[in-house]
Order: sequence, then structure tokens, then C-alpha cells
Amino acid sequence: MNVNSGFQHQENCTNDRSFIKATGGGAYKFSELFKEKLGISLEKEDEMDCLVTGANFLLKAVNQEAFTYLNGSKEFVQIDHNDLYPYLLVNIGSGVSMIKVDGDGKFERVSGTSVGGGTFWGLGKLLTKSQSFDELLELSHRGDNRAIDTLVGDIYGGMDYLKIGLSSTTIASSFGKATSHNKELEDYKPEDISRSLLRMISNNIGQISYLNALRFGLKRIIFGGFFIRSHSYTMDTIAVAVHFWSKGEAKAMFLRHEGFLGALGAFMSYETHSLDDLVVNQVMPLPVNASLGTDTNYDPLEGDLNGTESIQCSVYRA
Ligand SMILES: Nc1ncnc2c1ncn2[C@@H]1O[C@H](COP(=O)(O)OP(=O)(O)OP(=O)(O)O)[C@@H](O)[C@H]1O
Ligand SMILES: CC(C)(CO)[C@@H](O)C(=O)NCCC(=O)O
Repeated sequence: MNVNSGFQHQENCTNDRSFIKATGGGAYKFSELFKEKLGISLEKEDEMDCLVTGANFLLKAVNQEAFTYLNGSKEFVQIDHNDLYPYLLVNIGSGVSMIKVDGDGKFERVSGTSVGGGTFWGLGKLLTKSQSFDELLELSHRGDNRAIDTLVGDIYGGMDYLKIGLSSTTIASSFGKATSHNKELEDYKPEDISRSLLRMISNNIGQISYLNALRFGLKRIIFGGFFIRSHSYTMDTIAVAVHFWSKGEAKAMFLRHEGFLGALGAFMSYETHSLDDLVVNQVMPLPVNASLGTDTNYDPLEGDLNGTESIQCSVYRA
């Protein structure tokens, strides 16, 4: 669930109620709990609406928000506001939603996949006994997926299969080596398992995203969601998948504030928080757990999220 801290207190003679905007499944699931324990009503905002509003806001208002990531280096992309749409927004949370965005409030959820962040965390926990997502992610930094995945070279005696465009190092079958008769789970290193899993899931999301972009003729694919967490290997795998399948035609883009699109969108849904009502260069407090430092040296690929600071926004008046 995404909740934001734009806490509002409404009073009139008959009704004294406090509410906060909330989106996602948790806005429904925890509604009663919030009311019972905190006396707060959750005002539900549609999840897809909020994701799109959050992404559009960031892309328009925050300088150096979007970047591409290829071969280990990132490049910020300055997007002309008049040339922002259409794009494919891929939100990788527990599951994955793919949304074709045509404008403010104009979008269609065109696809999705249940193989997402929850799959990485869930399968990874079972297979590696990791106690936290961060531990699992950290394992993947040190792993070598070649110990688990079958590569084209493993099948072709170390050779490339260039006739169909596959090098010997391309993964032919994720987790293929785990079929080995004389090996059990304990014989594989948790870090290698984590790495294979991350590659499998990121690759798959990159591929499905590209196919959907192709379906609608979209050149830009923007990835968000808490799964990415500015993790370089995740972004690299997704970017390579998009590059590989599109033969360089489509670009994967990432967002500095990728994990908070829904919360931002819910925040924006307060009538007084629309983009047009904000002034140029205003420092806008972000929702709880939804902000990054104002440090201009901040590196999203290295940084961690601590959710206590504000974000410097350049907001254009309509
Ligand atoms: N510290 C963390 N703890 C748990 N999961 C994390 C953490 N950091 C990143 N993740 C990843 O984020 C995913 C959840 O992302 P997010 O909160 O955006 O989605 P959600 O709202 O639960 O799912 P959905 O969008 O499908 O409703 C997890 O499945 C996991 O892959
Ligand atoms: C169900 C939601 C939208 C909840 O956020 C998300 O988890 C999701 O998009 N899952 C993928 C479902 C599917 O399209 O197969």
C-alpha cells in the first residue's frame, strides 16, 4: 500500500474526521485497521491512476529524473515535456503492471505479469534462506549465474550460435544446470542462486515490456516500482534485455524516485496539490518514506532511501 503524509483534518458541526489518501490493495485491505486503531479514514485512490500521475509528475517536475543504463553507466535523459507521450510505464512491485501512458490521466493498462518482485523475493527466500530482501539482493552482487544457468556455450560445446544471433555466453535456459542428477540445493551457492533468479526475472520483465512496446509502437519504456531499488545489476539486466530484443531500437529508462510513484500520485490527488498549483522551484515535502536527499551529488545507483528529506522540484506553471 502507498500512504502519504498529506494528513488532513476536516471539521464541521456534524462530522469531525481525519483522513489520508491511500492507494493500492492495502488501501482496501487495511482500511478497517486504520479506522479502528488510529481513527483515520483511508481515502482510496485508484492504483493505476496514481502510478501514472506519480510518473508524469516526476518526469515533468524533477530535473534529472529519468536515465538510461547500459554497460554499467547511466545517462540522464532530458525529456521535452511536449514529447513525453506516449510511453510504456512498467511498474515492478510484487507483480508487474504495464501501462501505456498517453497523457495526464490518459492511460491503459495493456499487460502485466505475475512474475515480478514478489517472485524474486519469495523464491529467493525459499531457495537461499535469506531473511530479508536486502540480504537476498546483496547475495546477488557476489553471485555467478553461470553455475546455475545453462548457457548457449554449454549446449554448443563452447561455441556461439551466431546464425541465430546468440553468443556462447547468452543464457539458453535459466536454472538449466539445476537439473543435474548428482546435485542438490545445498550444492549450489546461495549467491549464485540469487544472481540467476534476479537475471531470470529481470530478463523476463524486460522482454515482455519490449514486446508490449512493440505492440503499440512505443519507443520509450520507463521502469518503476520498489523492486528496482536503484540496483545496478537489476537495471543492467532489464536494459540489456530491452536492447537485445529490440535490436537497439527501444530504450529502457529508469527513474530516480522509482519506488514511490503510487504514493506520489495519491499525494497529487489532493485538490490543492495539482501540478498547476505549485510554484516554480518550490521545495515540496514528499510522502513519508517517499523522498530522497537534495544532495546534488546523490547517486541513485549507489544511494539508499531513508525517507526523511525533501526533494527539490522545478515545477512549471501551466
Ligand atoms: N526492503 C524490502 N522488503 C521487501 N521487499 C522489497 C524491499 N525492497 C524492495 N523490495 C521489492 O519490492 C517488491 C514490492 O514492491 P512494491 O511495494 O512496489 O509492490 P506492492 O505494492 O507490494 O506490489 P503490487 O504493485 O504488485 O501491488 C517486493 O516484492 C520486493 O521484490
Ligand atoms: C494486481 C496488481 C495490480 C496489484 O498491485 C499487481 O500485483 C499486478 O499487476 N500483478 C500482475 C497481474 C497480471 O497482470 O498478471
